[in-house]
Amino acid sequence: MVIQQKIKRQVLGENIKFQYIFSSSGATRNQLSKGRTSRRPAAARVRVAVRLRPFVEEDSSTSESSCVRGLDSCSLEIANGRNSQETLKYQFDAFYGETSTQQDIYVGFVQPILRHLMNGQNASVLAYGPTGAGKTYTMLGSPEQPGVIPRALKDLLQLTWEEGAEGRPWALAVSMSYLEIYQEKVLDLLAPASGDLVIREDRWGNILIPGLTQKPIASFTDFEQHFLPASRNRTVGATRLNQRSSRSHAVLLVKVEQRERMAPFRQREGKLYLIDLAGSEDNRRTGNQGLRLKESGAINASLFVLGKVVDALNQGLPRVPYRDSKLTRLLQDSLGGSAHSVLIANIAPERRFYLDTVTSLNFASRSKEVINRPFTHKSFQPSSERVKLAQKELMDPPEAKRARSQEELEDGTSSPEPPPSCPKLSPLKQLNTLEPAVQERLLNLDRILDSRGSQGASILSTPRRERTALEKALKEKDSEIQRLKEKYKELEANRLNQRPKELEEENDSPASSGPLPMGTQTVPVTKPLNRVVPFRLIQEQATSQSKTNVLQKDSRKRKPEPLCGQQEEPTEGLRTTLALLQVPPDLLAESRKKILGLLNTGSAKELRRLQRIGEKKAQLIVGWRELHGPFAEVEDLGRVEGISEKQVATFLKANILSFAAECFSALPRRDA
Ligand SMILES: Nc1ncnc2c1ncn2[C@@H]1O[C@H](COP(=O)(O)OP(=O)(O)OP(=O)(O)O)[C@@H](O)[C@H]1O
Repeated sequence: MVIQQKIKRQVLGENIKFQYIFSSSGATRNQLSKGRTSRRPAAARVRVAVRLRPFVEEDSSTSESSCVRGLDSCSLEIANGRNSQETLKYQFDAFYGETSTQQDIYVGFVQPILRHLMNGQNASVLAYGPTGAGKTYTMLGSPEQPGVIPRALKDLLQLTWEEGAEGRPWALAVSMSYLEIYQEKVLDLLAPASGDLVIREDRWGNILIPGLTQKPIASFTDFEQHFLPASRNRTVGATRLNQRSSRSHAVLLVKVEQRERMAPFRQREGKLYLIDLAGSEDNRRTGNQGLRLKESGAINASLFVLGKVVDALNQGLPRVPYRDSKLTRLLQDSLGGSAHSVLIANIAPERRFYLDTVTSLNFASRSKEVINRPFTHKSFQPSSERVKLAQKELMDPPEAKRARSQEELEDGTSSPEPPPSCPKLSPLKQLNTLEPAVQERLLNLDRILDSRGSQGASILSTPRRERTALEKALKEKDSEIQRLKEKYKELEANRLNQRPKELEEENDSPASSGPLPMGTQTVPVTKPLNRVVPFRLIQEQATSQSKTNVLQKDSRKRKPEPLCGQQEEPTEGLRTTLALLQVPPDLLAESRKKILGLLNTGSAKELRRLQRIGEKKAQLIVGWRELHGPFAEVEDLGRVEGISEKQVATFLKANILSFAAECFSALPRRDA
């Protein structure tokens, strides 16, 4: 039966689309068509090559003949075990025979996918096959015959030097992590003592491993320094079929991070997975017992789930059993996910491998029908300067605007405001000046559009309707802040009028009065803000919960009657916002700096000193930090999986005041 799968692919901006039609035998035909443009990211089929290793055992080549034969550069045939008169034929994207070299495989099949990393897309290379068929040889090789891993690293580093050279638009950084999945445990090969790690998925479907060691690598020597000792940590053991059989799946993760040097300061991240799978094992032939048998059970079970995942993807089933094994959970990005993937199926020529070889060829054949949808993983660089501006805007919008235009002038990024009648030219330019939270929302929209198939289009191509909705939301937010300020002024003015005289006198003398609860503070709104008053508020909130309770009780006694038309007491959230509004910007900035410092250096225990951070969040933060490096700004906390934007906002409200209070109490007092 012919299975038809149509993949439309836009080739480098030219409006040509290829339609591949697959049959169960793996044959493909290419047709040119004028189909409609898909809205989903362009499809990229998993590409599959088969590599036949030569006879390796002494005199086996003379005593045995190969059961596999190459037909051409893409196809091969193998004897049909059920009918000696027939052979089974397979076709793949490439076939590499016994005489093929490491260079042939690398240049022909792996090197071309590396360039996707430079575009912020993911790529993966998987070596699959029965035990002893040459997976480790293909991936790692030997000093004389280096395999895919060292070659890819050399090229990737070279590419990043070229792309990230001075004067080029992007700065690039490469880092590596290395892990193995051994008996369903994820072990960090760069930090073997760290124990079983958890695999998580962020809201964009990216697979993350919090706590996994990540080493920056600037040169191939750096890479070797980390990789070679870590490789020795990989679990290997002797079996009857392979003296150094890999007892685990090994995954080398190389991350390429890019930061745009000029506005709009985008950042992109591409991940390369280089995976040497453990081989499937027929335990009647491996002679495995005890531990080896247990290892083999785990290997076979995870490879069985891998087969189920591939089948589910091919059949378009609603549930793909990624979660049924650690291996498939980790490969979620690579199979049916967002990576450009290539699979190298290694097979052996010896007849005793016949059944394993047929099984591997069938798996490889099914894998080449899996469709991935790679997209660019991008965001905008968090800028502490932008946060400062957002704070200023909160205090005084006109001042912020002035400061912003000054900054833009200095940056050379200033663009004249379009006249009202003129259509807005560049939403990106505007994005640059927005608050981080709003930027994040725009980026979320951008990602959603990407995942729906805007094919890597930036926010520039965000549909007008959705852009307008976002801009409207932003305006509403601004007017909400303005409204809160007005409401506060109104409340304070009313209270001032209502306040009994003796209370005012009492309040005029700070020495005689204790700090007042927020709702009852008097701030002369027409004068410049008195620096002392808000800090009494802050100190009160930060240092003495019990005192606050007493004072709140006290305030209930003093609570003035609401005036006609006056609103109820401001809520806790409003009070915090109002208190924040009164904190001088330099102290706010100082307070944020301190929080950031703690987020970047604090242990899980220390992080728990922060308000709203419990044990689980503290661990998530530490894990994220290890994976991605330090936070550039406190808002980055929202990038941690499991911490929502709303939680970040509450976290900031709760902590900024108390840290500002600390900063304030550290200031030298004038009256001291
Ligand atoms: N193309 C090749 N040319 C020469 N020797 C090879 C080739 N492929 C594999 N070998 C040799 O075959 C043996 C088994 O290979 P390798 O260890 O890579 O198998 P494997 O598939 O990784 O096995 P396992 O799953 O048990 O780890 C090794 O001695 C290796 O050097």
